[in-house]
Amino acid sequence: MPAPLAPGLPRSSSRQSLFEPDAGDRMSIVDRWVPTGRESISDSQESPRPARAPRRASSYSSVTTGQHINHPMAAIHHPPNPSILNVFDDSPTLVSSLADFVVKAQKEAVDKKGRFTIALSGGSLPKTLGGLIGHEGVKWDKWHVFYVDERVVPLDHPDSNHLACQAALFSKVAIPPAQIHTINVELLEDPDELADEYEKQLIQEFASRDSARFPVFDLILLGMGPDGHTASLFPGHELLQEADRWVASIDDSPKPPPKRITLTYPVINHAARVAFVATGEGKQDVLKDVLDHPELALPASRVKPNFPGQLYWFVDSAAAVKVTYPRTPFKL
Ligand SMILES: O=C1O[C@H](COP(=O)(O)O)[C@@H](O)[C@H](O)[C@H]1O
Repeated sequence: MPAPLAPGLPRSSSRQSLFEPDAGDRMSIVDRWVPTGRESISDSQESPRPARAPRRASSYSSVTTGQHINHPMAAIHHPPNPSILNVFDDSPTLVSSLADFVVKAQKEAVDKKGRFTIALSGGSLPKTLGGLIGHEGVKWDKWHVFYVDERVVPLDHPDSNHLACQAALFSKVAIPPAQIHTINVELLEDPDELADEYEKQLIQEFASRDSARFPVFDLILLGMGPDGHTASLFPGHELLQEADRWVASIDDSPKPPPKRITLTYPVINHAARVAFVATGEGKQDVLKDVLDHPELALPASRVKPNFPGQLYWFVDSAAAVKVTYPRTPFKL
């Protein structure tokens, strides 16, 4: 069955489908949308989904963003790089190594384009970012922060991922508040609108700069739940198939709260670097499933950054105890 037209992708546009998209595929079908110039309002009204935020850049461009080539041919000719598994004996070593890693990514991005784009998760992740506080290499004024996912709650609600990052990190460093992209709390009653508005914030940051079909974050930091979910992408959920939107809403999250918005796989898998952080005994079984049994296709296993993007794992020995996937000694 042909894939449904994405909202905002008119039926008259030439869609150069090379293969059917699947969650985690290196390239989505919309990567190769080329406008014909014949698009009309009535075409877009035929879209099977309600009208949403305007789609991003109107044409594909082989733009380089940092070292990452946002070009479909890169995806076709190169399989994803194998994941790098770094296992740390203790939490302080993990925290300081993670900070060094983030600062290195920041330095490379700032040297190339004068800014650093990063997406942060909630859950247990924010507390692992303490090594950045007082780190001499950090240039907070260059950071442009988005959230990998956010719960549809006020920003001062205990469930807010922003609040968790604010408490663990941002309240303690000199980052310009305007460069931290939070959800628009005026739209809490309408999660779809909220997701669209957040997508617009991403469009402003990325599409106006590089015209790429999907944003290329310099770094995305992910967590992983004991069920293998990452971001707000849960096992068996239809959002695992989302191949068009940059940001989607979910109203039936199995983990409370039920209403959330999340970056989608096309965005996560277009990042230049993605790093999972997973610690503690509670992650032992799922880490084994994700790293040693990718055929289970748990949400975390579907994170496979497009070549030349790179996926890293920062885990402690408690979480890694059952894993046979080869470890790599940490080096910057
Ligand atoms: O609900 C969420 O869970 C994941 C994993 O959380 P963790 O506490 O098990 O690390 C998190 O990455 C995500 O941002 C959050 O919304």
